[in-house]
Amino acid sequence: MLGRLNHVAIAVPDLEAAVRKYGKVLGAKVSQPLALPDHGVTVVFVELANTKTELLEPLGEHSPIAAFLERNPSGGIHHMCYEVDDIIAARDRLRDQGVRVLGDGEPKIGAHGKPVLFLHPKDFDGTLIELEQV
Ligand SMILES: CC[C@H](C(=O)O)C(=O)SCCNC(=O)CCNC(=O)[C@H](O)C(C)(C)COP(=O)(O)OP(=O)(O)OC[C@H]1O[C@@H](n2cnc3c(N)ncnc32)[C@H](O)[C@@H]1OP(=O)(O)O
Ligand SMILES: [Co+2]
Repeated sequence: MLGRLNHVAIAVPDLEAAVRKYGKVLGAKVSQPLALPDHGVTVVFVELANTKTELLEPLGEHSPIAAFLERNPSGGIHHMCYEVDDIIAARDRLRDQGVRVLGDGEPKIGAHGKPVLFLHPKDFDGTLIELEQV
């Protein structure tokens, strides 16, 4: 089911400051900020040779990462995104095994313009998992 690791996401309290750290301090290539109001976040991607780091900050009143940042005010690793080639087949197979698919279970379009779903962190050793169909 799982393909490549698409990205590791870090929730940050200040995206501009985080971009400076990755761009200036670490010398990495960082994309322009992308506001995703449907997802309640603004993101950038740090382009790496073998994967990406997604830096995300809350956007709007009802961001799904607001509570995470209240619990972790300095930020922290938020989710892992794995690639799948058929997100509906993956979802149905996971549901059959009792995995909780978040939201209404219908894929939404993510930052890369591809369908994504999220799996409850409590079902995977305290790690929020995102699946992205490529
Ligand atoms: C899709 C666009 C973009 C992309 O890559 O394309 C993105 O990745 S957008 C990313 C932002 N969107 C999401 O994260 C959507 C899915 N997330 C959610 O629905 C929520 O964040 C949720 C339900 C996972 C947690 O929400 P919240 O913290 O408000 O809920 P709870 O307080 O009830 O938490 C329940 C329980 O889970 C623990 N928790 C929460 N978040 C995480 C996390 N990121 N990693 C690990 N554990 C997490 C939380 O501490 C609670 O644990 P407990 O022991 O019960 O206190
Ligand atoms: Co993500």
